[in-house]
Amino acid sequence: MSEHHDPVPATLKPRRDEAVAAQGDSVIRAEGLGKTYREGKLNTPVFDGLHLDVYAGETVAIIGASGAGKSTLLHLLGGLDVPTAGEVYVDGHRMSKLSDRARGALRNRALGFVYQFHHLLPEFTALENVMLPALLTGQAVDGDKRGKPPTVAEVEPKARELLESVGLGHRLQHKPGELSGGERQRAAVARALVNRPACVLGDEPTGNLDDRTAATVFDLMLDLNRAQRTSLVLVTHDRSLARRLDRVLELHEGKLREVAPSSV
Ligand SMILES: Nc1ncnc2c1ncn2[C@@H]1O[C@H](COP(=O)(O)OP(=O)(O)OP(=O)(O)O)[C@@H](O)[C@H]1O
Repeated sequence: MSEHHDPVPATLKPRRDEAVAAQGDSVIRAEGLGKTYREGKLNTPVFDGLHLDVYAGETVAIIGASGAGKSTLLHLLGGLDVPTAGEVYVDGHRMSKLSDRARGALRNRALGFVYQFHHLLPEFTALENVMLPALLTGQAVDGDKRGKPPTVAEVEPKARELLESVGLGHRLQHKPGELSGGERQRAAVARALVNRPACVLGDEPTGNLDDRTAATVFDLMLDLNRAQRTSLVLVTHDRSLARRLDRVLELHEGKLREVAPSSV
């Protein structure tokens, strides 16, 4: 058998991160992802060798028993924590290759976060809270060029529109302490979407609400995600919510496996 020669000179081959960006459809990719918490002599291995692609516009649930590592995985996907093995690509960018500042800029531009607790800033109104991530854009992810941050006048219409679409058009000037729990969560959803992120990451975003309010907020998230064609990765204990998403991934004993939504 003749020896195989690769016809493409090495210098012309795409770099790994370019190759991922070229795939276009994958907004988040995890390759060989592993996390072991290390504190002194105590090692807590959570998972290793996980592979995951989140494609544009799809909704993905991550389920698993308490302590399985769901929040850990979400933090790694969102660049909020650093893996001990493997790599995460967000919007084609290799997270480990970015400076802290560039990683923060990418997170703000490409990802939205919604947690069980709203994390709205108490001293700002609902409108200001939703505008904030938009006002912080304009920082470069690559290279040293920095874009100009937008002005309040530029971002306000989008923030108002989003607050109206989550049913808070009449609460724009209320501070978080003057909103109900469901209203606060809806404001947090609006905030997560203001930069038209490629993907929203949700960690039990409705876990703190009564069933009815949870259903309203969850429906809103799905509607808005679909309208904006934003991907959604949702950690949830609630299997009735999980089965309404396009794909369900179960984290079990350090491995991630896909299960049929109808079976959860
Ligand atoms: N900072 C940390 N240091 C050491 N161990 C940690 C740390 N954070 C989490 N762990 C451990 O890692 C494992 C996974 O935690 P994680 O919070 O990701 O689980 P989870 O699946 O989200 O759980 P739950 O559903 O209960 O929120 C747990 O056993 C936890 O004790």
